[in-house]
This record gives sequence, structure tokens and C-alpha cells, in this order.
Amino acid sequence: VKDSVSGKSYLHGAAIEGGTTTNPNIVPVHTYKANRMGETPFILLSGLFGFSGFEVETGTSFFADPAAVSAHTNSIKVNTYYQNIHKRNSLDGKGMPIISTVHIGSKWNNAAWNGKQMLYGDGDGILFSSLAGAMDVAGHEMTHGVISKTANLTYQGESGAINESLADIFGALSEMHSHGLTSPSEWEMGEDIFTPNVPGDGGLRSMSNPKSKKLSAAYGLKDNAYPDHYEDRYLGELDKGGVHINSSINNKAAYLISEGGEHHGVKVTGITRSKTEKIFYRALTNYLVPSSGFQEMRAAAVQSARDLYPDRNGAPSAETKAVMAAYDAIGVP
Ligand SMILES: CC(C)[C@H](Cc1cn(Cc2ccc(C(=O)O)cc2)nn1)C(=O)N[C@@H](CCCCN)C(=O)O
Ligand SMILES: [Zn+2]
Repeated sequence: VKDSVSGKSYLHGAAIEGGTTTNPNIVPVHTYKANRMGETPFILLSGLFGFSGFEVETGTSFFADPAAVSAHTNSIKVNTYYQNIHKRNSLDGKGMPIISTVHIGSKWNNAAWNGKQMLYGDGDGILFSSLAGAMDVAGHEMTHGVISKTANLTYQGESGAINESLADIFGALSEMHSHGLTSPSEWEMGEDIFTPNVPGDGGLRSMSNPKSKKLSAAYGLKDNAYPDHYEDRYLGELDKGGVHINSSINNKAAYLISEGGEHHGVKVTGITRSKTEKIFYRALTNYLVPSSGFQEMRAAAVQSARDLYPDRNGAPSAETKAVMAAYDAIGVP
């Protein structure tokens, strides 16, 4: 099957081989559900011995549906990232089934986590191509699942912005891990599927330079730029109190911690992606709680850095210093 989004071709086995896990007793079940009305879905249990259990439930052939192959393949890649890098077994840490449904709505320019599974729209072909085609989108939605099983950050206001930011952070970092790149465009959300006919305009949101993106019509503040400093945070009611708007402030901090840079007069020396992802994963799973906002995010990241990269003779490590400087730089002292 030729995947219309990535352009890659998959043989029957390809969409399943990715399901084998490094640890054979970790057996998440990836289920594919066609969202076509009226079709009589059948279950094809293709969990051959040695493969992790795959159930594909579809009214049409799974492998003749590029969106299904993409959603499946991207969920495997993100699940493998959580297993290999963070030793996490599926979204709940206990091997829960990972379910994606594609073709949601009609030309829906969005993707979402509905509290139980990932949902992908096909896009209208102008604003988005199939959203199942982007690994950072799968990573974003699956991280909402991880968050719901850990800090369970309340989805509004500041805690909602931290929820959204962590979804972008692990969406971007899981994609970069898979691509082996840290180019600035990889620090954007949805660059592979946003405006498919406009090359080089990156993604919907930028973590490296949030201000470079105009808030989309989706969040009701057309033409405003995404903020990159706490003083510029959105304080209104739209977007559940700016969860997608203010996430870019914390996204900028994560980018600075990893890649370094100078922001609002504060210099940050980057500590690389692999240390950054460990700090944020520890903060998410050990310190953050449903009500955590920006101040608590800073404290959790600083403490996680101290845990992982201890002070030396009373002085903070370079890793801890980078976290402190990055939060100073975005105006969260
Ligand atoms: C993951 C990411 C690619 C996706 C981006 C996204 C897409 N849209 C719809 C959208 C985007 C841009 C425009 C425009 O005219 O410019 C119009 C609509 N809004 N946000 C996104 O962020 N989706 C939300 C969906 C939330 C649904 C309600 N909880 C999320 O998962 O947090
Ligand atoms: Zn989200």
C-alpha cells in the first residue's frame, strides 16, 4: 500500500513488524477502526507469534487505507519511543491498548485525544493533509493519554497550557528521536501535514520561535502571534483560557533548555534533547499535579534536573542552571 501522506510503501508485514517490541512481554494492542458508517467491521487478529497483538477492525482493507497505515505506524513509533527512552509500557504504563480512529468527520482539519483514544481528521487538503500522517501529531495526542494517567493536568487556564505544552514537547521530541534531527523545523507542530501546497512554511505552532506563527482561526484570536513570555500570556476565556495559546510560553523554555539561546536578554546554554526529555518526563510523572501551572512547572523541572544531574559541591549542575535560566528567560522566576 502506498501511504498517500508519507509516500512510503508498506507491505502487509511492514505495518505490523513495527509492532514487535523490544520487550516481548509488552504487548500493546493497536486497533484500527474505520470510521465509515454502515460498514460491517471484522476483526483481523494478526498477532502472529512473536508479534505484539494487533487487532485491525475495518470494513475495508486496512492496508488499502493510507491514513490507517500512517496512524498505526506513527502510534507504534511513539509507543516505542516511550518504551525505549522512558521505560513506559504504553500510555498507562501497563500496556493498555492503543486505539486510533481515522477519517473522523468530513475533511476535519484537526486531531484529538478523546479521553480514551486518538482521533484523526483527513484535513481539507488546503490547511492540512491527513493528520494521521504526522508523527508529532500522534505524539501530541498520545501524550495527552500519558498525562491523563499521570499528572492529569486540568485542561483549562495555566494547568491546561502546561498540559498542551507537554503534549507538544513529547510530540516534537518523539518525532526528532525517530528522525534523528534537531533542525528548527522539527521544533514545530505538524510541519509534515500543515498547508501541504505551501512548501517551507513549517507547522501550526513553533517551539523554537513561537512568535513566528499567527494564532490560527481555530483559537479565535486570528492574527495575534503566539506569546513567548509569561508577561504576554493570554488571560481571556477563549481556547479554555488559552491552553493552546499559552502553551507556547513553556514550549519556548523547553526549546531553550535543549538547544540553548538568548531570549529577553537571558542567555541559556543548551543541554541537548536527550537530557531535556528526561527532565520533563520526570517532572510529568513525579512532581506535577492536576492544578500545576507555570510556577509549579518551573519548580518541577528544576527539581527533576537536580534529581537527575545533582548539584556539585553546593553549586547547581549545568543542567539545573539551564532549566533555571530558561524559566527566567520566559518570565517565570
Ligand atoms: C495536534 C495539532 C496538530 C492540532 C492543531 C490544530 C488544528 N486545529 C484546527 C484549525 C487549525 C487552523 C485553522 C486556520 O484556519 O488556520 C483552522 C482550524 N486547531 N489546532 C491540535 O492542537 N489539536 C488539539 C485539538 C483539541 C480538541 C479539543 N480538546 C489538541 O489535540 O490539543
Ligand atoms: Zn493537545
